[in-house]
Amino acid sequence: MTVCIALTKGRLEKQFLDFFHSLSFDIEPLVNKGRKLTVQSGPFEFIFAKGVDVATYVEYGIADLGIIGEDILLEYQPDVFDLLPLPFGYCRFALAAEKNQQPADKKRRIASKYPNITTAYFRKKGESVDVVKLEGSVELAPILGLADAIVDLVETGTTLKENGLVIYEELHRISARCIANRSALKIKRNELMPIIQAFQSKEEIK
Ligand SMILES: Nc1ncnc2c1ncn2[C@@H]1O[C@H](COP(=O)(O)OP(=O)(O)OP(=O)(O)O)[C@@H](O)[C@H]1O
Ligand SMILES: O=P(O)(O)OC[C@H]1O[C@H](OP(=O)(O)OP(=O)(O)O)[C@H](O)[C@@H]1O
Repeated sequence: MTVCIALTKGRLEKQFLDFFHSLSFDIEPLVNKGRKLTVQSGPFEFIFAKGVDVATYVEYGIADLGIIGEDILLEYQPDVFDLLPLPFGYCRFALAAEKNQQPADKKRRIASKYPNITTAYFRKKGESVDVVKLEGSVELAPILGLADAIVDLVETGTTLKENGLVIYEELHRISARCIANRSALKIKRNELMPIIQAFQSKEEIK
């Protein structure tokens, strides 16, 4: 039986291929896939999608396994089995704003690609804020006066620094994760277990 693995396109794709290669799996068909969105490689079928869609393909059982950022799981809470952390895709959520921000005398407006994570974070702190959803370049929001602060992913800190923003608080540290369709874990157990065990053999979180 073929095992279908959904991969998040973009930054996680390259890191997954290096990881998969380090486990001695053949990645040649994946490296040379051109613009194809599905690739057959030995017993695997790979599909390439945006992170949130990886969760959807796994939830609906089109893909058996998915490689996805933990940010997507926290934000969208898809109905999938969260199997294990993977040793790449390391970054962290942070609350950031312009340097020397004065304490707010009115309700703050916070911009983020992750409105649910942002809302939950401020609820826990007991601060009532307005959350504005953006799709990217979130660092623009405080610079242009759309928001007082942002909740976003930070890896090297370069984007914040080059846009004059600083971290006020760190939220979660995250990594890539391997998720599975709940039924596939039972029905395709024999096919999935060796892959999961191979992934686990390299599992280490920074
Ligand atoms: N700066 C970063 N450093 C490390 N990992 C990151 C960073 N930004 C995002 N990630 C992780 O990589 C995953 C994919 O991010 P990526 O930016 O490639 O796709 P995206 O968020 O869908 O953006 P785009 O719309 O540009 O495709 C995210 O879900 C997150 O887990
Ligand atoms: O700390 P750094 O290493 O600078 O990385 C952080 C940046 O990377 C991500 O953006 P991405 O590149 O995905 O672009 P986007 O703003 O369009 O989402 C994230 O949203 C930050 O903007």
